[in-house]
Amino acid sequence: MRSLLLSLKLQRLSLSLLPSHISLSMISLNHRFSSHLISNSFSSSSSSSSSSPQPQVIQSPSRVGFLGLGIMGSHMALNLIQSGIDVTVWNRTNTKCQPLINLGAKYKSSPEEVTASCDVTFAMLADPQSALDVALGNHGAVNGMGPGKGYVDVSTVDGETSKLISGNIKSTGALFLEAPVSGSKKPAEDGQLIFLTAGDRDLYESVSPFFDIMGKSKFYLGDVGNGAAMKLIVNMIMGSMMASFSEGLLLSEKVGLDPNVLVQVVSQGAINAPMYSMKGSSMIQSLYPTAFPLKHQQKDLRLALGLAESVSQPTPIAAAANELYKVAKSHGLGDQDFSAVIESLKSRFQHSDDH
Ligand SMILES: NC(=O)C1=CN([C@@H]2O[C@H](COP(=O)(O)OP(=O)(O)OC[C@H]3O[C@@H](n4cnc5c(N)ncnc54)[C@H](OP(=O)(O)O)[C@@H]3O)[C@@H](O)[C@H]2O)C=CC1
Ligand SMILES: O=CCCC(=O)O
Repeated sequence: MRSLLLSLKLQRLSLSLLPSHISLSMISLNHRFSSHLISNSFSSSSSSSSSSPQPQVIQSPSRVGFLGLGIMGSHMALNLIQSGIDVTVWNRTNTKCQPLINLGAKYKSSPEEVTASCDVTFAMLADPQSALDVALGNHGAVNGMGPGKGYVDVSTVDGETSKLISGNIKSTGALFLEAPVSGSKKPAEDGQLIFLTAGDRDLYESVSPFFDIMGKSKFYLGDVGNGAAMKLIVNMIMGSMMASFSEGLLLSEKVGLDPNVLVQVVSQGAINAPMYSMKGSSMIQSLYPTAFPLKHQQKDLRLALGLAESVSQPTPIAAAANELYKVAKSHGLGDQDFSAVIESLKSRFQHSDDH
């Protein structure tokens, strides 16, 4: 009975740790999941009288699950399939699974069924809420996890979310790795992503062959939360760079210069970054083909600002940039590429009292 009360407290504790931007109502934790957590805690606490076995992961996982087939996940999963890996896919909008099924992927109708049938499962979801929903919600991934399995969340979320998912996954005896990626749609297509990982080192080692298929490099950064922090900081810098680049393009035009020449000058100088040449000419034409949705960049800035506040680090540039992304999102540009942030600086978006 004592262990049941303990696990109830544990469950309440883990749920009370929900990040402020996630309310319990957003996550339909099903009875089965909570009873699973209780039973698992009960069994682990009852087995705590004997030395509880160290969670192990299958050394060479062969059955790989992939949850979330958006811009990034679809290409990452495709690379695994085309490398001959046994991949089982799931996506909320199940029609997105068909192209991969046609290329040999297996399909399951819930995250739970995917994790139950796979050794290791990757998850590539939009944001903290969806990562939690897929991991811990109705028929969530956690219900299919157990000793010998691994869960690798490659979504971009905050550390608190990552730790909450990790705690619940590990309570089943499985291992957890957070592994958000740097690099956008084309690096995902080309298998050139950069994995920023943290969590169980054994799982990192056993899934590294899959990272090498999907990416060009990988970093192991220690405890869960460090991968999320690194990713958010990189994207905080990138979002500020894009906002500043937008100001430069518009100012060059306003003073009678050719912004295309500005792009050339920048590309030859010390401040060059690949994204300026990649995005500049489209931005000048007010074209924003989506590689990295603006709504996700704004999410990342919001989470990065929360991280900075948690350690009392001033980030005024990122805060100013975030306001521009919020304006662009409020004007319906959230599904456009993040380079559409330039629109928020154009006169039609400015308040009349700015003049
Ligand atoms: N695009 C990029 O350049 C990069 C993106 N990232 C990060 O990777 C993640 C995915 O990005 P990206 O692929 O571009 O995003 P997309 O918006 O293309 O895909 C988002 C995925 O999340 C799923 N999803 C959203 N909400 C829910 C929900 N409530 N329940 C279940 N599934 C849900 C979507 O399912 P559905 O298809 O049904 O909508 C889809 O599979 C994000 O965290 C992003 O910040 C990281 C690096 C680069
Ligand atoms: O999170 C998305 C980042 C996009 C990129 O790294 O180019």
